[in-house]
Amino acid sequence: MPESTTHSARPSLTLDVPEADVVLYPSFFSTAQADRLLQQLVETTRWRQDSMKMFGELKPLPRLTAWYGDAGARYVYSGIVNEPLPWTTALVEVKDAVESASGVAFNGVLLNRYRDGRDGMGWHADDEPEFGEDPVIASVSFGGTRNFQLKHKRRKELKANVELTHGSLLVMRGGTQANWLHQIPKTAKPVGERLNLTFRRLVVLDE
Ligand SMILES: O=C(O)CCC(=O)C(=O)O
Ligand SMILES: [Fe+2]
Repeated sequence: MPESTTHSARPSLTLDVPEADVVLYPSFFSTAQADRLLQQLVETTRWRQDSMKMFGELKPLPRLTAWYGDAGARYVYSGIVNEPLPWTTALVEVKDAVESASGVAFNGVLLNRYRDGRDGMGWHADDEPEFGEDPVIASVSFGGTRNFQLKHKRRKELKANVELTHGSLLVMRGGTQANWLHQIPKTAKPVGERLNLTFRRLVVLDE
């Protein structure tokens, strides 16, 4: 059976998160599309093992990463300078789909590869100045299901938790980065390898 290429008709679910705007499309990609893209992205991405200074010690990040984008879309976080690699065919396919669903033109994507439950990402907001005010971030997941947790920066009682499944799309907008933190906790449960792609729009200052 041919793969479906229509994404816009897929059902969506708006999370109950005050002062934020988070929408989940649980099956944005069909299983067949997601299976193929997972394999293509694992094989064609130039994965890096970055390190971060923690308490004066250089520690490897608990995941592999890669940064792709338009020329000049340089992205610096935690002291790591990311020069963009040129878009691959698989990335262009995913980018085109999330752009038509979100109505936003992205110029970069951060890829994270969580090899197993020992990999994760701690609490943070994607609120670096190069993303501008109230950035739109489109997050695509392939592979093992992981929990995506949110907590409000000031109102400690406000929390949310959503499972990011194979082929899902999560779009964060408005005050999500200004008012909330998010994380992918490590887990002792057996979980398959997972890829996450966060499409972003950077303000390019030179070039
Ligand atoms: O892996 C995820 O779902 C989240 C990734 C993330 O928060 C990020 O790349 O900033
Ligand atoms: Fe993030």
